[in-house]
Amino acid sequence: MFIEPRVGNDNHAIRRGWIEVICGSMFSGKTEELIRRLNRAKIAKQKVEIFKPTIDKRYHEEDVVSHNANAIRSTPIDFAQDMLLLGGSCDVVGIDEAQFFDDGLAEVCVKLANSGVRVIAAGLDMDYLGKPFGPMPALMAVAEYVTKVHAICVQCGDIATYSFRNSPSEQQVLLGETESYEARCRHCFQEGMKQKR
Ligand SMILES: Nc1ncnc2c1ncn2[C@@H]1O[C@H](COP(=O)(O)OP(=O)(O)O)[C@@H](O)[C@H]1O
Ligand SMILES: Cc1cn([C@H]2C[C@H](O)[C@@H](COP(=O)(O)O)O2)c(=O)[nH]c1=O
Ligand SMILES: [Zn+2]
Repeated sequence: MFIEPRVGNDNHAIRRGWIEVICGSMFSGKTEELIRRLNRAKIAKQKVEIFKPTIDKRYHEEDVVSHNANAIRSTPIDFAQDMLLLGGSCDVVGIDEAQFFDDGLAEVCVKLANSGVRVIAAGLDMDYLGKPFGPMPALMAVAEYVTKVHAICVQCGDIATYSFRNSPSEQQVLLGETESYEARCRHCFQEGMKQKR
């Protein structure tokens, strides 16, 4: 999906960039899907670079790791701008935990795509309050392809689109996994929020 380069009259690949966003709640398979697409690009012998925000060191300093332990080597960076220098010569740039990047992320991805890079960014579309998270809405607006993946609600087994926080913290950024968060459907998320009040 998506990776076949277009071929011009002289049979050479035309280098055209675009932006793909993979979004959803926690545990919805964003990282798995990102790794799957990046591995396919690697099989196609494309030059791939993967970035994640330095803040996310839950499993590993450098690897991007999914909840079911799939992993791919990445470069932790502090600012979205750093991708221009490090990713400009790549065929494909992958970004995990995109929600933690600064507001410059969408502009950086547009610059990369305009220069011929395929950009694939995975991130939470909503925070623990169900509000849009960081640079994700702006990024989704400029993307050619947006894929929303779904987890399973741990309360009722329905499709989950929310990340419910089982902790009193009210900071937007709180790194964690199942000890602090549950994937929940709209109904069970609302019920949980009512009980918190
Ligand atoms: N509630 C859940 N719904 C779906 N998958 C879950 C759930 N809890 C744990 N998982 C596991 O998480 C994996 C997805 O992990 P990952 O790709 O890291 O998700 P994300 O990056 O969206 O948080 C699934 O394949 C499954 O093994
Ligand atoms: C909802 C929410 C999540 N976080 C943190 C928790 C995790 O460390 C990451 C999300 O990781 P995943 O790969 O999507 O499972 O984000 C947060 O800081 N604030 C939130 O509101
Ligand atoms: Zn539910």
